[in-house]
Amino acid sequence: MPRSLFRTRIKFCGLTRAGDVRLASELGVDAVGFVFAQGSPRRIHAAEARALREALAPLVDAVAVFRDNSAEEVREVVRQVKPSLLQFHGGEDDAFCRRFDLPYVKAVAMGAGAPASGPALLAAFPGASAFLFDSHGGGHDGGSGRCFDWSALPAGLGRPFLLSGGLTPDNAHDAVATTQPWGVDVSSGIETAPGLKDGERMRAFVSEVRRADCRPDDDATSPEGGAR
Ligand SMILES: O=C(O)c1ccccc1NCC(=O)[C@H](O)[C@H](O)COP(=O)(O)O
Repeated sequence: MPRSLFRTRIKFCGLTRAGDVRLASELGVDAVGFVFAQGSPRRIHAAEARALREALAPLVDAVAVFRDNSAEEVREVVRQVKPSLLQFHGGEDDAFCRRFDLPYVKAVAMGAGAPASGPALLAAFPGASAFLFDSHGGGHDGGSGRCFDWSALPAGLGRPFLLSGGLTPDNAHDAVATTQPWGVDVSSGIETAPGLKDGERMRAFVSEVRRADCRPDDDATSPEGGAR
């Protein structure tokens, strides 16, 4: 597809307040993430996420984010929140991720150096709808606000990917222009404190991603729509 027609998808992650969910929808964000990982400062419970989901506009996805949660916990979230997508940030394998009959995104740890090759990731997670490259690993958690070396992104993935980890309004344009992802995922970079999003930073982030998308003279194509 010509880059001039391509729109980078945006996911805001770790939302905990209905007002932030409403503003994300108004800004045209494609998805919001609710974090259920134990120990996360952004962790909410299924009943809270269910209430937040009601603040979400139509055509905006709710993503449930897990890290080594039990199958019972995942099932309870699926039952109460009705997410359209699951995101797994821990040591879950493909069989576990597929158990819930919903599309899933597998987060790949870039914090401990270069990951497996693209084909090896796809072989390990053939059921993944997409991969999300984040800065966790090597002692760092998701939602850390840390960048990783974008040149270490694996090629030959054969699936769309989301770029994550330390994105902010200041680096969003470069991140999109450099890596041409299917989508971007941000948490700390649009916050005043963990879980509390900042309206101006949310606006600025979307605006910078759209600025990177808006390159009408660029007839370069996006291979497989953001797949590597
Ligand atoms: O956000 C968390 O606290 C979190 C904790 C444990 C596992 C995953 C978590 N977040 C997942 C996300 O998708 C974040 O948006 C992603 O890690 C990027 O975060 P940031 O670097 O702060 O933008």
